[in-house]
Amino acid sequence: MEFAKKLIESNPLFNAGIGLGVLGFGAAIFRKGMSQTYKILQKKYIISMEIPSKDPSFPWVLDFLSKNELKNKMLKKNKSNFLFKLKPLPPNKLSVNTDFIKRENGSTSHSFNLNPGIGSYFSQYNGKYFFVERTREAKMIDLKNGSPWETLTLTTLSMDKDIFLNILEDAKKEASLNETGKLVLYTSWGVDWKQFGLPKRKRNFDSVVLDNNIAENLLMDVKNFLKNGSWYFKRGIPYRRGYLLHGPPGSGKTSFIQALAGELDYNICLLNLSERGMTDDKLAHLLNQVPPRSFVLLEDIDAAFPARSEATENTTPKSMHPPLLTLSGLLNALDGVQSSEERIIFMTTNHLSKLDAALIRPGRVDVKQLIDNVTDYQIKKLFLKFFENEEEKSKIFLSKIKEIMLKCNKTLSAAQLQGHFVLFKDNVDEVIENVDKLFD
Ligand SMILES: Nc1ncnc2c1ncn2[C@@H]1O[C@H](COP(=O)(O)OP(=O)(O)OP(=O)(O)O)[C@@H](O)[C@H]1O
Repeated sequence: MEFAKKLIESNPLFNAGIGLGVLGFGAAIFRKGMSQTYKILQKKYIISMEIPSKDPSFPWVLDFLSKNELKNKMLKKNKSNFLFKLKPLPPNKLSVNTDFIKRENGSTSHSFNLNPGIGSYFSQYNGKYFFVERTREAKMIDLKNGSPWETLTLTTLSMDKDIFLNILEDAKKEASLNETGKLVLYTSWGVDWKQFGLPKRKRNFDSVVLDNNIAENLLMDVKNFLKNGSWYFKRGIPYRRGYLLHGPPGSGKTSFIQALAGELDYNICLLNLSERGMTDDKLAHLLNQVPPRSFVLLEDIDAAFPARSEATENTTPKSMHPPLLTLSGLLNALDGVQSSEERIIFMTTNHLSKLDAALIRPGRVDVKQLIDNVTDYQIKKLFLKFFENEEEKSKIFLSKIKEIMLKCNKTLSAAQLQGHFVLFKDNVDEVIENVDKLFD
């Protein structure tokens, strides 16, 4: 024993080996300790939130991350508390999102918004540090909108998941600010709704001139419907209302629906029933998924069922045709919505008589309103919208138009009038002198 001890002490190689062994052992223990600590921390104190790209909050949070970097810089200058600070590591991975902004004069300008690209970043929100990771699946695309499948993961040291809810709320608030005063149009994309272009400036409700009180009555009807949710629920009546605006082309049906949506702070889901690939199932799905505060607009409803009769529909074996939208499918979709949210559907047509009686029966269409060619009232009002304070000239214009209309037994659409006013917008006298051109 004594001999072995002496041998070890006198042999430097042995000594170094033992030293290294102890060090290695220590390192292994340390590593294990660290990984255990990390596991405990992860289990107890690290929380993360995944936001898949198909979730509506994905673009909001992404935008919030980039926009608040700027806001932070400004706030920091004022020595205030910062909200969200983005420190990209490395700062060379960005993605672009281009916005087009319509100016007052009608021209369009663009702005490039730089978002955090694929990669990892550190961020701060209300003084808390976050690890942000944006990843993209190389081989997967979202079939609904054709974009690559992505995930945004936010990780932080905390036991309070409310912090994520706060971020989501703030991001949504910021996104809503961008939409304030604007109308969002959605179109169908597969079985989902997708925003169509950027939010548009709302059309002023008064800019669409309908005959006496039609616009006001329709507005009141929708407001009344929206106020009476509990009345419908108490009586077990489906909380929905259908409107059919019918009349000649260019009388303002679509413009009015857009102005009405703007007035009520609603958006519009535009559905083209004649679209290729529209089937009964797809339509039913879409009508069950309407984004909140949105009107559904079915334009030119008569065109969706050209020469398609119930007879052929029911006798043709299904296997011989690709699945299509059928009239009974449309009726079922209109009836079958089980939703606690209100649902407002607008339909438009130039040919009321072509519509199937079942489609426009009460419950499916509750209000039918003719939007016709212009009356005297509209002619005068539209004239004064284009040429303010020209009361006298509006009377002359009206009497001239009426004379020609009587002589040739014709009527005019508001769109025709608008075209005439735009053509001679710089000279009100030319508008009157050239009135007969309106009927060419
Ligand atoms: N009553 C109106 N008041 C103001 N502008 C109108 C009116 N009617 C039509 N217009 C103008 O005419 C154009 C076409 O109108 P709109 O598309 O709303 O007509 P529509 O009745 O929906 O036509 P269609 O039946 O062909 O779809 C728009 O630019 C709109 O500004």
